Amino acid sequence: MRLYSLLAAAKINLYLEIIGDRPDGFHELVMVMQSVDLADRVTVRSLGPETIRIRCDHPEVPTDGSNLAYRAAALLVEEFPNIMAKYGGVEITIEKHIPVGAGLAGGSANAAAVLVGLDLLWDLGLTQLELQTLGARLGSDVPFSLVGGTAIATGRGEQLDFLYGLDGLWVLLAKYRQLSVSTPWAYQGYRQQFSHTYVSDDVSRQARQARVRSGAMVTALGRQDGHQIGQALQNDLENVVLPAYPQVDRLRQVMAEMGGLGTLMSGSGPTVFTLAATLEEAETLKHQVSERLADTDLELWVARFTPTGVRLMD
Ligand SMILES: C[C@](O)(CO)[C@H](O)COP(=O)(O)OP(=O)(O)OC[C@H]1O[C@@H](n2ccc(N)nc2=O)[C@H](O)[C@@H]1O
Ligand SMILES: Nc1ncnc2c1ncn2[C@@H]1O[C@H](COP(=O)(O)OP(=O)(O)OP(=O)(O)O)[C@@H](O)[C@H]1O
Repeated sequence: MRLYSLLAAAKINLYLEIIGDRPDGFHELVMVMQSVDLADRVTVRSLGPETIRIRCDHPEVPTDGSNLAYRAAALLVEEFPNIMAKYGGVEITIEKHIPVGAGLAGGSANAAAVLVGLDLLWDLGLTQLELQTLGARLGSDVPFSLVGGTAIATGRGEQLDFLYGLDGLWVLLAKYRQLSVSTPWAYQGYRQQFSHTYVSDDVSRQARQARVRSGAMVTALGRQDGHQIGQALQNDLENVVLPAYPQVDRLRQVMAEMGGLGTLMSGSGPTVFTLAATLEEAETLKHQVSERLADTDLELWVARFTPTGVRLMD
């Protein structure tokens, strides 16, 4: 029986600027994305019956056709209609370590791993560009999740320019256990409240201006300067999520007060992260934050910037 096991890394957004509405209902973005080594383990294994089966150890993750990993496999079957007649079906096992609905692209990472795993299992020989194009059909974060590392993402998040990253940086991630935030809700909220702030209706002009504003982050990454990276952190979705979720706002305040290089909410939240120069600093911050918020149901992780998205395990 053939099988492939892959590690699928979470991401954080070091910079997320919303620059306009798009005709397709999505938003035009300029982001800086960073992979961290908090990763799910995804295994694809051939199966006798011509079917897609999902197994996952996390009770909140669906195992039906709504799972993004299932949708990734279904997309390949749609593109290669005779593939299951030749190879049989597939069982996809997801060992969850990335928190669910957290703004860390866990589902996208799983979908990316399935694309890479099935490319190998089914001998498809897809190019990186083909994988990226298929990934973009599954979700805006999937193309980045495939490659990982550090990248500027534009368009709806699927157009990527990879940067020389800063692999040594550490990050403390914190999330309330029972809390998740809907990504469509966050973007719709932004559109309702802040579309009047878009600098112009000309999206390409907006994109140029936003690129200039995100320049401080890109320069900081180029200089490998953790302090400057911390100062350049920005996420427009905080303007919608923090007022609606006071406990996340409070968590962000507490984490920022504790020190570190800088604090931000990731993606559409509710995970908040603080950057740290060393493992010791990250562990100290973890200890301080959990003491300060001891009366809450907080989960904390220390992770490290990593240069890979999906990685095949030995
Ligand atoms: C918040 C981020 O995680 C930051 O990296 C991403 O922008 C969201 O990426 P994602 O979860 O892969 O998003 P998708 O599955 O493509 O879209 C989910 C929903 O988010 C909203 N959405 C997403 C991306 C984008 N550029 N504009 C949007 O308005 C849309 O309502 C969409 O229906
Ligand atoms: N493979 C999967 N892993 C986790 N959640 C999944 C998966 N497939 C579908 N889902 C559903 O998608 C929802 C969002 O999950 P996910 O963990 O990907 O959110 P997220 O980290 O906020 O994503 P993003 O940062 O891309 O917006 C979950 O509540 C879950 O019901």
